[in-house]
Amino acid sequence: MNALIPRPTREIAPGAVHVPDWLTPEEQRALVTACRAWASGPVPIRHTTLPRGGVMSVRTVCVGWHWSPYTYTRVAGDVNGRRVAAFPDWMVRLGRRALLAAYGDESAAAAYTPDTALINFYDGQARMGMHQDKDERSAAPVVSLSIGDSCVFRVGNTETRTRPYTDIELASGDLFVFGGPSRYIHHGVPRVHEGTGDPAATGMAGGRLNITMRVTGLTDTES
Ligand SMILES: O=C(O)CCC(=O)C(=O)O
Ligand SMILES: [Fe+2]
Repeated sequence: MNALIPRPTREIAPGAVHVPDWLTPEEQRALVTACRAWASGPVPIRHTTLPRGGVMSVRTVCVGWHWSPYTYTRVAGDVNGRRVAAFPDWMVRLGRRALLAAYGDESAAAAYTPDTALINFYDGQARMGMHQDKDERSAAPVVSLSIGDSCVFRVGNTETRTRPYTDIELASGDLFVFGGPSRYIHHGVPRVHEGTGDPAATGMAGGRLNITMRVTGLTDTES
């Protein structure tokens, strides 16, 4: 984002760090290209159906492991029965660089080995309600990258889905990492600011892309 006033790196809560403008425009375009390919297959991007029949407003595609409410599997049984794309090594390296940028801890960064990414696409009306990321069996940090339209990202607390929370803006290129005491914070996206992205910079005509890398803690014998 071409902010006149640079936005500083900020620890929103212990272990929850916002690094504005972390991805270069080239990195953003490369991620958009990769996500576009994954969105078309082997498991196409879709709106996830929730256990009580609701349908999420974001569209999601996964790599490494396929997330559906409460579980990760290699095969997308709720979409087309195909195995999801492999988690690429370059994304592991990106995750490690992200952790280093957020925490400055070289050994923690080197040990970080994400094995799944959830890729969410938000149009101007899409939202994500307050939730915890707790379907993983590992307490390793979650690395979140945002591209395209900016949004309001609500950083809550570990106890309740309600206040106290802090609303921050996540803009194109921003990194947000939550781990340690903030690994199980409630969080959500109450609003996307439609039309705030820069299509020439990102290659995205509109909408918001969010990529969260995680460590599932699973092995294939359990899937
Ligand atoms: O879109 C975001 O910034 C957050 C996405 C998220 O919380 C999730 O996929 O679990
Ligand atoms: Fe989440």
